[in-house]
Amino acid sequence: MKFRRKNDDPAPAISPLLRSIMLSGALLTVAVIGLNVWTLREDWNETVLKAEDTAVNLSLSQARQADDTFLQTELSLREVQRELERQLATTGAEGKALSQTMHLLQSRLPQLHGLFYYDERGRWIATSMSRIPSDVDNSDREYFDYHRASPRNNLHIGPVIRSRTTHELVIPVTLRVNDAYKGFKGVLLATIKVDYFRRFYSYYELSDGDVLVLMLADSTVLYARPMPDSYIGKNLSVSPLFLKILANSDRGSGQWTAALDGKRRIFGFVRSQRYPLVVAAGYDKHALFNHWLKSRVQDLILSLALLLVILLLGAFVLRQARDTLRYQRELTRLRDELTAANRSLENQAQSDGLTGVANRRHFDHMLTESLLNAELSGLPVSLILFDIDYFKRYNDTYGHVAGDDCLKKVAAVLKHAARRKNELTARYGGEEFAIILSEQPLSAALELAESIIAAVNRLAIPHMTTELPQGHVTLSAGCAMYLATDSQQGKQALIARADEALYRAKRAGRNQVMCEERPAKHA
Ligand SMILES: Nc1nc2c(ncn2[C@@H]2O[C@H](COP(=O)(O)OP(=O)(O)OP(=O)(O)O)[C@@H](O)[C@H]2O)c(=O)[nH]1
Repeated sequence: MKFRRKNDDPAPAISPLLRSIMLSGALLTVAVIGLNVWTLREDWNETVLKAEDTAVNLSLSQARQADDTFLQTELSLREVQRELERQLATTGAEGKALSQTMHLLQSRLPQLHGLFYYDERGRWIATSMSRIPSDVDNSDREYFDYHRASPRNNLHIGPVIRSRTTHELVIPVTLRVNDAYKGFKGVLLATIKVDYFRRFYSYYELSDGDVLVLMLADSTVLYARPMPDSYIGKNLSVSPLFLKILANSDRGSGQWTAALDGKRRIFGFVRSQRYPLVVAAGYDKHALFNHWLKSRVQDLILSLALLLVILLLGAFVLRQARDTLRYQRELTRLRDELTAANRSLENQAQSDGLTGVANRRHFDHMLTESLLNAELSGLPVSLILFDIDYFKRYNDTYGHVAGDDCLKKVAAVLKHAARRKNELTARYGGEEFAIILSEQPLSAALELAESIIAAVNRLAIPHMTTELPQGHVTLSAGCAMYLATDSQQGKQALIARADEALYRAKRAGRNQVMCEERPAKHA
C-alpha cells in the first residue's frame, strides 16, 4: 500500500465550512471596524455639538457683560446729560461743576477711561480728567459729525480710537446735547477702556486657536482675544456671519472660516438686543479635533487590540478547521485504500489463481450456503461438473503451459455462460470445473451445460491427440440436483451424483452432458 506524504497533498479546495468561517471572520471584522467608525463619528459629532453649545453660552455671557458695561456707561451719560441740559436752559454750561460730577461718576465705573463734554464747536468744556487741554478740538471725531447731523437722542457707540490725552485705546460712547430749542449744543462722551474687555476676556480659559470677538453691528472689531491690537478696527463684513447668518437669527452657532485670520472654527454668536453689538466665540476646529483624537486614542487602541484578537482567533479556528478537514480526507483515502486492499485479498482468497474463477474452497462454502438456503426456501439447487476430455494427452502433446492456457480459455467460457446472480463457476480440481445453480432445477443445469459444451466446441482449440473425431478440445459434463425433500441428503451426495453423471457422459463417448437419473417429476 502506498501512503502519500502530507506535503504531497494538493491544497484542499475551500470547503463550505472553511468558507463559512472565513465569511464570518470577514463579517465580524467589518462589523467591528464599522461599529468603531460609527461610534467615533457619533462621538465627534457630539463633541462638535457640545462645542457649538459652549460657544453660544460663552457668547451669551460676553454679550450680557457688554450690555451691562454699556448700560452703566449710558446711565452715567444720561445723568450728566440731564444736568447739562438743565444748566444750558438756565445759566449756561457750568464746566467746573460738570467736571466734578463727571469725576465722581467715573470713579464709580471701572470700565470708564473718561467722561467729556465738547460744545457745538468741539471745544472741551468739562471732563472727568484732572485738566482740560487748551489746544484740542474734537470736532473732527466721527461721533461729533454723527450727533451734529442727527437730532436723535440715542446712545452712539463708535469704532475704537486712541485717546488724545492718555493715548490708550478706547471705545467712544456718546450722546447729543441740545439746548432748550433742540438746537445742537455739543456732545457728551464716555470712553471705555479696551483694556477693560482685554482683562475680562482673559479670565476665560481658551486654547491657542480659539477666539472671543466683540464687534459693532457693522462688523467693526472692538476687541478680539487673543489677536494683537492691529486687529482692532478690522472690518469683518466678508464673514458668513455678517453676509447671511445674522440676517436670519440673533443668536446661534455654526462652522465657518473666520474672516479674522482664515482659520476654520466652530462658532457661537449673539447679537445684543439693547446696543449695536455682536459677540462671537470660536473654537479652533483643528485643535478641537486633535484634542478629541488624543482622548480617544486609548479607546482606539483597545478596539484595534480587540480586532487583532478576533482576527488571531479566527485564523486559529480556520487553521484547526483546515487541519481537521485534511485529516478527514486523509482518513477517508486510507479507509478506501484499505477497503480496496481487503476486497482484493478477499478475491484472491476466494478465486483460483490460474483461471480467475472461484477456487475449490469458495466452491465448498458457496455450495453449503446454497443448500442451507434451499432447505429454508424449498427451492432446488443444481450442480454441473465439467471435465476436459483427454486433457492428459493435450498436456503431453502441447506442453503444460499450453495446457494452462487451454484451462483459462475453457474457464472463460464457463464464467461468461454462468454470469447470473445465482450462478457460481468454480475450478473444482485440476482440469475439472463446476457450476452451482441456486434456486434452479435440473433442466436449467442441463440446458446450461449443453450451451457451454457447444461454446467450447465453437472455440475449436486444436487437440490433435484426442480420440474424438472433432480434433479439438471438448468437454464432458454431469448434472445433479438437490431438493430438501430428497431422501439422499447432503452436499457430498449431490457431488457424487453429479460425478456419476459425468462418468456416464465420459463412457457414452464424451463431448456431452448426462444428468443424474431421478423420477421425472423432479427433473
Ligand atoms: N496443464 C495443466 N494440466 C493439469 C493441471 N491440473 C491437472 N492437469 C492435468 O490434467 C490431466 C488429467 O488427466 P486424466 O485425469 O488422466 O484424464 P484425461 O486425460 O483428461 O482423460 P479423460 O478424463 O478420461 O478424458 C493430468 O495429466 C494432469 O496433469 C493444470 O493445472 N495444468
